Amino acid sequence: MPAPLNPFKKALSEGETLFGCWLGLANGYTAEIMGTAGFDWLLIDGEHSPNDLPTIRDQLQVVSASDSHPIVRVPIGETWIIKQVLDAGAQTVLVPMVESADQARELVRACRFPPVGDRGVGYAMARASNFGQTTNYGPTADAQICLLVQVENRAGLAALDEILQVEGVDGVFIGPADLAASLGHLGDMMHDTVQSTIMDALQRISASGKAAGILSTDDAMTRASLDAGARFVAVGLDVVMLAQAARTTASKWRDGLK
Ligand SMILES: O=C(O)C(=O)C[C@H](O)[C@@H](O)CO
Repeated sequence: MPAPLNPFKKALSEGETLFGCWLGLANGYTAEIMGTAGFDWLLIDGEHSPNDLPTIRDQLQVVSASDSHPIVRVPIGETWIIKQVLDAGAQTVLVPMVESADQARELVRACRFPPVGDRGVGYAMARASNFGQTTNYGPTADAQICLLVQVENRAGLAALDEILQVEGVDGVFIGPADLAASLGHLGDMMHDTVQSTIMDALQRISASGKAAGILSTDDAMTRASLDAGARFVAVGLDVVMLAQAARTTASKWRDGLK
């Protein structure tokens, strides 16, 4: 029995555009609710949300049971954490702050078993192999791993062309908030300079044949990103959705009675 097909990786390779949502509430219960929404993918955020490996595992379990594909963003691009989330069953990994082709090549190796990579072999007792039931997991796993790297600062932009040449990187995600900060526009990702830089980067990624990704909650920016070639696009964040809905409802009645 081979490693399970990665439908997200397959869809990207077939040129589909996939819409997703960020999960920052860091628990399985709300992740299960988000799994009913109908997004193509859900991003379990290990970088800017209070997640640890057990909460990431819980969310992988419930999202995997939904029609949405789970993507795990690791807090940093290091072998030890990539190994752990892959063993926990993640097949698509997003790595922040990638700044060079050498770093990208190290990340590819971290996602692959020897001899081509250096991912540790412990899947016999891991969720990734369905606890050993996927008898041929080892030799078939690499092909189903989707590695997405984030370019989100000046250094990454300067190395983008070289990063795009790294075999094993399936997609490049532009982090708009960090990129804005790196360009000197902290908190203002809608600044003209930031927007033009984002769209140029998305076009370059798309032209390379790799999948381009972005996060945007601004409709005009989302449409511009799609026009620039973005094909995995996060269009919402669970934390923001909850906070905005709660504040709106409270204000509607509290302020409405004044
Ligand atoms: O730089 C960015 O923007 C991202 O990488 C996405 C953010 O980290 C996400 O937490 C939304 O703010």
